[in-house]
Amino acid sequence: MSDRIPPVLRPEHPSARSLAGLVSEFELEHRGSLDGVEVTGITLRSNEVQPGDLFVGVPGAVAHGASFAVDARESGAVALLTDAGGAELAADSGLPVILVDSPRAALGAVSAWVYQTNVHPPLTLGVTGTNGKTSTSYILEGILKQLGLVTGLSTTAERHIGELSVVSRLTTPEASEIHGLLARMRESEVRAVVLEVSAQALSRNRVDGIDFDIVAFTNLSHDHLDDYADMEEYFEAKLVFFDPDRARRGVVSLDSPWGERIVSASRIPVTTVTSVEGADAEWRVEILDETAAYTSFRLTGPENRSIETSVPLIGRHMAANAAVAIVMLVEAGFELEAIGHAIQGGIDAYLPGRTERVSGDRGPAVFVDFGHSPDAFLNTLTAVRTFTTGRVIMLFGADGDRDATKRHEMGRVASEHSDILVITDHHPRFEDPASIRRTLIEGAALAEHQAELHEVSPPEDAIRFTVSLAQEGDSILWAGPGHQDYRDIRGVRTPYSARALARDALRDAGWA
Ligand SMILES: CC(=O)N[C@H]1[C@@H](OP(=O)(O)OP(=O)(O)OC[C@H]2O[C@@H](n3ccc(=O)[nH]c3=O)[C@H](O)[C@@H]2O)O[C@H](CO)[C@@H](O)[C@@H]1O[C@H](C)C(=O)N[C@@H](C)C(=O)N[C@H](CCC(=O)O)C(=O)O
Ligand SMILES: Nc1ncnc2c1ncn2[C@@H]1O[C@H](COP(=O)(O)OP(=O)(O)OP(=O)(O)O)[C@@H](O)[C@H]1O
Repeated sequence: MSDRIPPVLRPEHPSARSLAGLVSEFELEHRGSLDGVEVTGITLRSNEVQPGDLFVGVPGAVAHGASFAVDARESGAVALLTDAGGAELAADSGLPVILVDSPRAALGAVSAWVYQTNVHPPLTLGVTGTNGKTSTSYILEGILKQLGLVTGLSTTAERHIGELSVVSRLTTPEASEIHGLLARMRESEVRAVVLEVSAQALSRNRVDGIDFDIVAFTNLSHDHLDDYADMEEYFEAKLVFFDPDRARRGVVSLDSPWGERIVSASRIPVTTVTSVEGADAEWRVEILDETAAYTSFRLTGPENRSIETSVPLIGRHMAANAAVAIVMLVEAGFELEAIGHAIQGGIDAYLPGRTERVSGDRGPAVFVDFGHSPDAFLNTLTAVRTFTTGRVIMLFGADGDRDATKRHEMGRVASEHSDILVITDHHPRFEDPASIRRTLIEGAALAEHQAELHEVSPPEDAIRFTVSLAQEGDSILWAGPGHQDYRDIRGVRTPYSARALARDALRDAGWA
């Protein structure tokens, strides 16, 4: 059993900043003396406080952060920033207190001030959308490297600073963490930063205090309706990215109908891109070849200028993601021809757990994927079908304690587009895994095309069973776990790697 928490990256040589300066800069109220108090960092988690930190007490769904002020002080926090309720809770902490109406809303600007991240920032690119954020971000990083830049990256899977890589916790870190990360990137002379931005991050002030040069919207489809009342509210959460307070210019994919809505409502200038045949956009993607190893495409923009390249990933949706990345760089000021030259031999990007092929030359092709929405299933299954000469076999389970309203549709799409469907478990969290499987099976029954259906639990057994069904020419798509190295079972992170399990199953079946 494990409760491994990935590390948080911060500057190694932070500058000390006078708290009195913060109070006068933002005209804040305070209690207790700030004379000589200097801060070198900022955090909203008491268990991550480092000596010299400003601890920010945020009221949360479970607790008020300020109630941990004593712990924070014992770990070396020098002051507390919180709201009036938090100040009451922390009255005995002995820390000087800076008062704000909303600590979460203040966190971005204050973190930018502490780490001075708005002084000579690097080129800053942000990607949002339901699916494709991580993929587009990795592809952007890959192209920027091929253009010769030192890059930084923050995604659901990993955070990168040049060649340094750590596993991520949240998709988009809290503002204090993200500004610390940006400051650490500056120490490594990073020239271009790519940030994956979730709807939750936009709703919860996590990217406040960051001036994005270019932001992109990939698509919107059913997901996260546990966090948002309906699709309209989910859309509104993404739309706020397209505002002059956040970004200079935008790139919008018209591949989902919500793209047009972003274009109409955007408050910054945007350009458009589509991979849908016959659709109208300023930039158009034409698929040249789809194989089990790569997808090649032509991207044509204004004045019919075009480039041809490929992504080492399967499916037209990955070419669409790559096109969004290229257009973002054009909008950022790179010449299309220079980009085309840098990637003429193909885009060099390795995406952990995004339709990642884990099989070798013999036996079935096996892909491990992070897809966990009906639209992601549709796109990846369609891609797999394109080059599969035998049967398409799908294995998946659904997240517990997350949007349950998408489960029927996940089951339906999976059955509709596969020949054999194996339903298993994913992260049950505090839900009963058998009941999650039942809902998925109900969904599968709604499909017009019924795949041969199996139910196998736990996933360790399910992948072995699935491989035992497969033959040369077949493809297996295992959707859900992607890059992740644990399963959340009743709040405990149990070590688990779908990629390793799939490789083991293939080896034991004699396909290694
Ligand atoms: C719903 C949501 O976003 N919740 C976030 C929120 O939790 P919360 O309001 O429940 O916090 P809380 O537990 O009440 O604690 C309040 C405050 O006290 C602090 N605290 C708490 C305990 C303690 O001992 N010491 C301490 O300082 C906490 O750090 C926090 O600042 O603040 C916490 C502290 O930063 C986050 O870890 C937590 O994210 C949770 C883990 C989460 O799962 N978020 C998901 C929904 C999320 O944000 N997902 C998106 C998108 C993913 C996707 O695209 O699929 C993402 O960007 O990751
Ligand atoms: N443009 C796209 N359209 C539809 N589906 C996509 C697209 N790009 C990727 N996918 C599918 O969605 C899955 C998740 O992709 P990716 O991790 O890039 O998305 P994400 O937006 O970062 O997801 P998350 O919000 O869960 O981190 C992929 O593994 C693939 O199945």
